Amino acid sequence: MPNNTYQTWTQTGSFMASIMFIYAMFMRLVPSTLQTRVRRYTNKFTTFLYPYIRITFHEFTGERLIKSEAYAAIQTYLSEHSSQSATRLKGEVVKVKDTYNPVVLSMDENEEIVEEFQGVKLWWGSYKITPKTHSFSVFRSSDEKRFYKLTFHKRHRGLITETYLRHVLEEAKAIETKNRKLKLYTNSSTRWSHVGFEHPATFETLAMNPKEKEGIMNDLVKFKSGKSYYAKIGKAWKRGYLLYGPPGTGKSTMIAAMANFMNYDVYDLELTAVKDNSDLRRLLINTSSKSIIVIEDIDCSLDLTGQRKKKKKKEKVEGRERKSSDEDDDDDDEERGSKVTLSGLLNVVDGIWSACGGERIMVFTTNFVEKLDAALIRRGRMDKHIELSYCCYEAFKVLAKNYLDVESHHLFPRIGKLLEETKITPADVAENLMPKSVDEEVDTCLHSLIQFLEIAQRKQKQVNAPESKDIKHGEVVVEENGVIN
Ligand SMILES: Nc1ncnc2c1ncn2[C@@H]1O[C@H](COP(=O)(O)OP(=O)(O)OP(=O)(O)O)[C@@H](O)[C@H]1O
Ligand SMILES: [Mg+2]
Repeated sequence: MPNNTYQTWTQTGSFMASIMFIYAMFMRLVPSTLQTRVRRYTNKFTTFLYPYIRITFHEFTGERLIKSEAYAAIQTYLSEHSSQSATRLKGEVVKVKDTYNPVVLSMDENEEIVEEFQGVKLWWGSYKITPKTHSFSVFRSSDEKRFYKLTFHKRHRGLITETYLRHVLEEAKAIETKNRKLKLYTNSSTRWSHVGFEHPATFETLAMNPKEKEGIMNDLVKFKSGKSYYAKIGKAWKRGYLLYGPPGTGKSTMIAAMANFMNYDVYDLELTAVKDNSDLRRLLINTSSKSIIVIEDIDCSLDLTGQRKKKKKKEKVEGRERKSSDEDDDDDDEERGSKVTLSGLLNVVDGIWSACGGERIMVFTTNFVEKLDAALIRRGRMDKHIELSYCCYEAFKVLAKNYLDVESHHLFPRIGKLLEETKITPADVAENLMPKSVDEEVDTCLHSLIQFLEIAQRKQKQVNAPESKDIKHGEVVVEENGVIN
């Protein structure tokens, strides 16, 4: 602030303080019966002298100190609009995709800017009240109260409180969408914590049948733009996807591709860390819209059918009668330390609670779809069932393009034929296609894949052959570094 302006403000401040002091003394002399009337006239007089309205927006609201959405929106809005006019700004350097972008976060405390909206002048100020404390701390005091103050002439009350503030909120939303950085959340029993989501998978790099891929992408686009449609049919704006298939077929990769495609945050829900159904509900309420809630390996997270436990018990106590289901539940709780039940999960996925927030996708993954309870995967809960299976020729072509940058090669037909006859996951194909040294050629990688496919084919033929009675059903064939032994 220039020197003469500073002096003017100081003088005005002390003048106002003197007036206030005289006013307080005067009010003491006025009989109490007349005080209300005097106050009314004083208010009218001060409004005449100072015809401005001030609105404050505090950082925290409510008894439980919830961060005010209005404050956050104004902060975002002012971060864009104050950078031109304010002289003191708080800045932060943010890393986006390996490049550092200097991002001005907001106006510094006690800074003011002037804005013009539809020819009307208004003032924004950013302030902080620090309670007086005798102890010294280098950390930010939790009692600090920050707020923005908006000042404008009372003549424009309607325009500012309705049109302008709506404009601020809408613009803040647009800025947030533009600068959005995805987050990956993980849970304890009651809380979410997050890190930045930086998985590079996209639908372009996802290896699968192109027609199926296009179908999934269309489904997602339809969901994203379906707000009014879901409202019209009276359905909560959410969609469930069940991804199933053997390990290494791209279920987790597809979730990452979905998040990048939709620009949604990911909530990776670890059910075993959740104490009970009410904590599960609390976690769900605290997820934001535009998000994907993921439960990986759902069959391992909960005893969803009772069959797994039954099996274990059978192993433990051969021949003993099965206990009643209530007793079973109690035992399960003790063993896993979580009281989340199937019905609790069903309610969260498609019950009254599932409608909170809207615009959410829920994804379950499993290697054993047949083990899941029918109620859990019925349409409405898991609307779209997607099987991710062994690598087909089309999927191989995507991987070859990703890993080796080749779209055609004389070895492709041979690989295509082998893939038709052999069950091998995209993860194994990817591993074999990845060059193992800087100067490894395309030919070498493709030959290595062919060799791997031939060995896998021989092994699979052996397993399926009737004379190979020595290999019992379900026996694990040990693989090391992508090569079957
Ligand atoms: N369809 C695919 N497209 C591209 N890459 C894939 C695909 N499937 C697997 N991969 C590669 O293999 C690795 C393992 O895949 P991913 O973790 O997605 O498998 P998954 O199906 O989730 O396995 P699990 O059932 O064990 O969790 C990934 O890092 C990815 O690079
Ligand atoms: Mg996975």
